[in-house]
Amino acid sequence: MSKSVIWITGASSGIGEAAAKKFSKEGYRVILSARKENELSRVQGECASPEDCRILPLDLVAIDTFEEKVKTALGFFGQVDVMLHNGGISQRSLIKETSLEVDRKLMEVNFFGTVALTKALLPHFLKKKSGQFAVVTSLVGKFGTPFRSSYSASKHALHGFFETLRAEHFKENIAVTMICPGFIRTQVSVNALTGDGSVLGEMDQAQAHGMSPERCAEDIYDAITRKKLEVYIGGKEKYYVLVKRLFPDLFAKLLTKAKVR
Ligand SMILES: NC(=O)c1ccc[n+]([C@@H]2O[C@H](COP(=O)([O-])OP(=O)(O)OC[C@H]3O[C@@H](n4cnc5c(N)ncnc54)[C@H](O)[C@@H]3O)[C@@H](O)[C@H]2O)c1
Repeated sequence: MSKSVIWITGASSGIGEAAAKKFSKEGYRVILSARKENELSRVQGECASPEDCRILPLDLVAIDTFEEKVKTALGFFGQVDVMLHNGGISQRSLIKETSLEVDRKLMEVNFFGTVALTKALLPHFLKKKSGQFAVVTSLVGKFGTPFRSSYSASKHALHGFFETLRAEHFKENIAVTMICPGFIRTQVSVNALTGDGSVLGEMDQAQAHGMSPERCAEDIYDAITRKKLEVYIGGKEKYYVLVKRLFPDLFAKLLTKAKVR
């Protein structure tokens, strides 16, 4: 039986890099995408089976390149079985100090980039009557917190889109796994945009003390291989989803006191 193929965006660092290494270790063939070719080559070289990995540089805002990227991806191994949508950027700024350009940028990268790549790959999944979209959103894809207005909105939007896709294509054997991490020790806050579009360049304390990307990748592997519908990954913060569901008034009050920056 041929090895399964997973295509991972945002594979040049953090969660995506750790996931690429985990899936390679588990015997998957891996297609690594992000913007920086040299970083993708480094990750490929550090995977368990570099010969079963391919790099495919891709910018999530360059949606007009996606048809070609899908053709190239399918040319590598003849198929894609799992698309792990992981690439994205975060934000650290109050709504009142955030320009609309920054709001749009968050949506372009996190939402429209992911949606466009999905639409380009979907015909392949429909043709073979199988495939899985695994989507890294966030706990703030389930609730909003201060300093992350458009980041949170972009991740919420992904839940709406992919829950719909799951329902529309259930009969064609297309699975959707929504992955909602909490605080993971990566450069996500360092790379986050501020209100004027500049890069924050600082490590948040929550991320600095968060779960390791390797542990997160273990949980992602488990969620994907078991075809779970939705998972929450992280420390105590993942229970906020439950608190919101069971005690919405209390949760809204707690959020007004949140010290998240
Ligand atoms: N680290 C956390 O605490 C945390 C929590 C919840 C969700 N997430 C999500 O996890 C995913 C991975 O983030 P991370 O924590 O590993 O941070 P990271 O900054 O290390 O990784 C982000 C990845 O996305 C890629 N990327 C960014 N903009 C891109 C673009 N325009 N085109 C192509 N690739 C692009 C980067 O090159 C990088 O590979 C993101 O979607 C992020 O929102 C992270």
